[in-house]
Parts: sequence; structure tokens; C-alpha cells
Amino acid sequence: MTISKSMQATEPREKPVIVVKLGGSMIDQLSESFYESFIQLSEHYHCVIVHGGGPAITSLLNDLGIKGEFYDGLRKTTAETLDVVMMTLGGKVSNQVTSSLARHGRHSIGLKGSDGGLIQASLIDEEKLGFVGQVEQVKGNLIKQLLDHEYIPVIAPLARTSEGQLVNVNADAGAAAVANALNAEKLLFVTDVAGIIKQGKIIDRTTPEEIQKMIEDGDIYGGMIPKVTAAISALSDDLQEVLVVSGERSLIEGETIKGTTIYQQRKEEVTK
Ligand SMILES: Nc1ncnc2c1ncn2[C@@H]1O[C@H](COP(=O)(O)OP(=O)(O)O)[C@@H](O)[C@H]1O
Ligand SMILES: CC(=O)N[C@@H](CCC(=O)OP(=O)(O)O)C(=O)O
Repeated sequence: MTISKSMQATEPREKPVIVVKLGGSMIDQLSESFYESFIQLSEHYHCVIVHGGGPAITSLLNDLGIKGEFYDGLRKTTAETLDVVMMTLGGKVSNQVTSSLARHGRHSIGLKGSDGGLIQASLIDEEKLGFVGQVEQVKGNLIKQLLDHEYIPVIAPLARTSEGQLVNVNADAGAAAVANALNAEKLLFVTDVAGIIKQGKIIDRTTPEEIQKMIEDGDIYGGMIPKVTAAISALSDDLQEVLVVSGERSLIEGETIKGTTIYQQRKEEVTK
């Protein structure tokens, strides 16, 4: 996928938006060439980061002797767990990302999705999952104001309910909702694999229909399921392609972002 038609854009306001989700699986090991390519990308796009941090949360919960449970990839979040989630995502991991960007000469602002009414959510199933939310609304204006001042927003996937309750949100779903609210042109899922793998090979391009089949056949499993589900939910007229990419190396090769592109096949292409 080419970087952008608007590669030549110089006015900050004219830059399209790209949302980059940093997966917890990779956040400790993002390479120097990854950050360099991200900075390169930020010259052509308004970049917004939404980060995960699942492994860091699990590690601190283990250290504290708190048992974790997952249902369909979502962490059951009791009041005790929520404290750890908030400390880890809103503290350690957020700081890790903003510090790395600062080392590369870029100012960023770490925000929790629960700050300033940025991400509003509703409880999914309090009895089963505790304080876990699904996103209802994202206040894009706050993020746009930061982008207008050339700050990179670094958003932790926390939200609030209409009653003001803090909730834990899956980071892939959070990134998809942020991308939609900002009418982003691209959404990148940065993870520990170079794309979606089928029969040992990275797929170059795929559609929601093919993905559905790969899930049914067991070719896509575990942590890749919430990612592709979020990717499919994010596809729209504005956001026509979502990519799954590796954080181990540069995001860019030539003028192309490397990874698996998920796109919605147009009707005329289907009938061919
Ligand atoms: N078809 C697939 N292609 C690539 N990775 C897959 C596939 N199916 C499952 N996975 C798994 O998904 C993982 C990435 O998801 P996850 O660990 O949740 O990442 P993150 O923390 O970056 O969100 C990969 O490391 C791999 O083990
Ligand atoms: C509700 C829920 O499960 N929230 C996630 C939030 C972090 C996340 O999604 O991080 P990754 O992207 O690294 O998986 C959690 O508690 O692990």
C-alpha cells in the first residue's frame, strides 16, 4: 500500500490522519527503525497512537498475586484489577511510548481515553466481565486540537461510562473507534508478526469475507481475532484499508507500508 496521495502536503491541517495501534506484545521491543519510520510517517500524516499493554498488565497482576481471567479475549476487570490496568496503561506503558517519541525528537501527550470525556463506553456484561466497556463514542475534537498543535496524542484504552465509571477497553477496538471518529485515512495494527499468516506465508491483501473464512478454518486464532474484528469494523468510505504490520522493523519500504492490507472489496469487483 502506498503511503499517501498527499505525500506532498505541507500544511499541517491538510495532513490526513493515521491511527497507529501499538500492541502490547511488541511495545517493549519496538525497533529503532520502527520509530524512525514512524517519525517519517508523521511528516506526511497526523499520527495518533492508541496503545495496548496486555502483557504488562498480566505481569503486574502476577507480581501482586491477582488471578486473571479472560473471556473471548477480554480481561475480566474487577475493581482491584482495574487499579492495576489504570496504573499500567495510564502510567508505565504510556510513559514508555511518550519517552521513546521524545528520544526521537517528537512531543507527544499521553492521555487516558477516560480523560476529558475522550472515550465514552458502556459496560458489556458487568456480571461476567466486570468493568469492561465497549466504545459508544469518541470525542474527536480534543484529539484534533492536539494534532493542530503538532502533538502526537498517545491514548491508553480506558474509557468512562455515562455514570462516570472508569472502564477497561480492548485496545484494538479502541483504536478502531478512534480511527472512525477522526475519519482517519489509515489504521495500522503494529504487532509481533509481519502480517496475517496463512499456511506459513504472510498474506499481502485480504477482505473481510476471506478473514471470516480464515477464522472458521482456524488459520486466524487468539490475539489476531480481536485485531481483525476491529479492523473490519473500522472499514468505511474514509478508511478503506487497515494494515497489520510488524514493530520489529521499519514500517516503510520505498513508498509502501509493509504488512497485510485488509480492504473492503467493491461490489463491481465481487461480480467480476
Ligand atoms: N493467522 C495469523 N497470522 C498471524 N498471527 C496470528 C494469526 N493467528 C493468530 N495469530 C497470533 O496473533 C498474535 C498477535 O496478537 P496479540 O499477541 O494479541 O498481539 P498484540 O499484543 O500486538 O495486540 C501473533 O503473535 C500470533 O501468535
Ligand atoms: C478489556 C481488555 O481486555 N482490555 C485490555 C487492554 C489492553 C490491551 O488490549 O492490550 P493489547 O493490545 O496488548 O492486547 C487488557 O486488559 O489487556
